[in-house]
Amino acid sequence: MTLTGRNIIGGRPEGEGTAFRAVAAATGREIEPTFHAATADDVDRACALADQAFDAYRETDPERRAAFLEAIAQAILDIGDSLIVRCMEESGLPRARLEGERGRTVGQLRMFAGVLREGSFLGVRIDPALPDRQPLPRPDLRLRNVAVGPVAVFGASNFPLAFSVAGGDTASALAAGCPVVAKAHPAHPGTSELVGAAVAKAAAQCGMPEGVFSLLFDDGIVVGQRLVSDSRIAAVGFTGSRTGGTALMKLAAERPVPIPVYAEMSSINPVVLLPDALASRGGAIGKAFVGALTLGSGQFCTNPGLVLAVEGAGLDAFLSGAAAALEGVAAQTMLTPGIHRTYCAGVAALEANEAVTLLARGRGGGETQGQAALFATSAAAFLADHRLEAEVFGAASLVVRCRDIGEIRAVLARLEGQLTAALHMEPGDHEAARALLPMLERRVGRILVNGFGTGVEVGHAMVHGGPYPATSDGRTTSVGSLAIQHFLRPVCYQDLPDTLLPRELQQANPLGIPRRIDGRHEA
Ligand SMILES: NC(=O)C1=CN([C@@H]2O[C@H](COP(=O)(O)OP(=O)(O)OC[C@H]3O[C@@H](n4cnc5c(N)ncnc54)[C@H](O)[C@@H]3O)[C@@H](O)[C@H]2O)C=CC1
Ligand SMILES: O=C(O)CCC(=O)C(=O)O
Repeated sequence: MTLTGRNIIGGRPEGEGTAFRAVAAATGREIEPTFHAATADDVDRACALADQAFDAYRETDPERRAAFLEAIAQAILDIGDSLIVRCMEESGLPRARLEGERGRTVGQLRMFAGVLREGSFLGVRIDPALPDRQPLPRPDLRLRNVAVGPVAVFGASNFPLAFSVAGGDTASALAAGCPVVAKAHPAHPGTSELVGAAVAKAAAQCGMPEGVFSLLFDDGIVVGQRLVSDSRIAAVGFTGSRTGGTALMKLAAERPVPIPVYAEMSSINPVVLLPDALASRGGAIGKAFVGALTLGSGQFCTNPGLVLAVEGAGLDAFLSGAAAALEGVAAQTMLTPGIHRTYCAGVAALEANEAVTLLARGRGGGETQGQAALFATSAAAFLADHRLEAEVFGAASLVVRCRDIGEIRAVLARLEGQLTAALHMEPGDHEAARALLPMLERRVGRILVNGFGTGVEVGHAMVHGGPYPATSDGRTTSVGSLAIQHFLRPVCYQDLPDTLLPRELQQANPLGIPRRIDGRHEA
């Protein structure tokens, strides 16, 4: 497919707004074609079409929406290798990673098709009428989840497929019955157009209303702001910086009708190395840690940015293993020159901090490549300096040397909300781990053992979320089937005649979906 450089509004290429070009991540040079940022009229039209599509789309049969999601997955695969080639050029990410990410994207769309067919996302609850109840009769109450309305989705720079135009937010919003207006990330407009055209093609094939999906371009923030401010947008999905996410939260809260923003933002993902684990395999954990730290040049929100351990021979073994591994790691192209600059500034700030020691660096590289770095400090210094808690987006991590488990506890107690926490342990560490779990539950969305948080599994029990600032709302997840809850809200129908009820609530259960009757799951 030849790129047009135009927004996709209601299935058609449109727009003559300000021109910009994509930049090759490896060289910093502009690449063809010219893209056109959406104008105020383009945003208005995309939102109007989404609004017009909403009532018809939200009541499409779940089976039809499932087929639509599967058609999107197939259309993405049908783009073929040109998607991977364009994406490699724009993001600097290697082929194997992007092929894997395409598989994850397609798998995610198909998982939501399964969620639609299974039906429990509708959350149906029925409390049948009790006309003879004393002292008062009970009315007939029936609850189902309905779609919230058109959703604005912001593509993430670091997952140009799985968290972008047809990524998790779009898949879960479309599954819920919400039209999507996607705002392409300026770092990969060509990839975004290819995927956006695949979504539009699938929508046409499946006979979906034309406003079910639109894609808008911009190389700045104006289009995103207009979109979030538009009265027809009912919710926002975002993955990116804390600055961007909190700006959108503020904008959404200040609207005449505030709307929820589901933003996944910054996280440093503490890794706790417990004493027996360190004593028995400190060096091996150090080597595995470097693998997780430097994967994708560290450009994961799940990247292990903070390591906590009690000082001693085990920690020394970890540090030697990590330093030896890190020194052999080649510098890798980062996603954008801006992200590279921000990474270098974060590393420089750690280097300049008198309480921080540089332990090891990866190999140096070219102008757009990130050089990995490992630093250390004491628990006392960490506790005294809030700046040490800031996310450095890239392959940099800070080891906090603690005098005892009490200091590990004190550092964890100080941390902001996180996506993940990892505990490395042996059976002899179980008591210490048990004591830390309640505190970790308060601070993180996922607690894992003897591993690292990168490479999130897409499934039904996954939580990719966590308290602020990991996300704007820690009650759900942005990965996995539970993400559909972002875009649903419950409606109760009291004493409606059966013929007026939506099919999922009708007495005969014509859709055959799981329901709770009087608080118990229907047999
Ligand atoms: N923790 C994480 O998962 C990630 C963190 N980052 C951090 O963010 C920095 C910048 O990277 P980006 O990916 O460009 O993230 P970003 O947050 O700057 O941009 C993400 C998207 O939001 C839009 N946007 C940003 N600020 C906005 C505002 N005030 N109003 C309306 N729209 C706005 C942008 O146009 C873009 O489409 C990185 O250097 C890194 O520090 C980036 C990606 C993921
Ligand atoms: O580690 C992963 O698979 C997902 C990471 C993520 O959500 C992110 O970096 O934004």
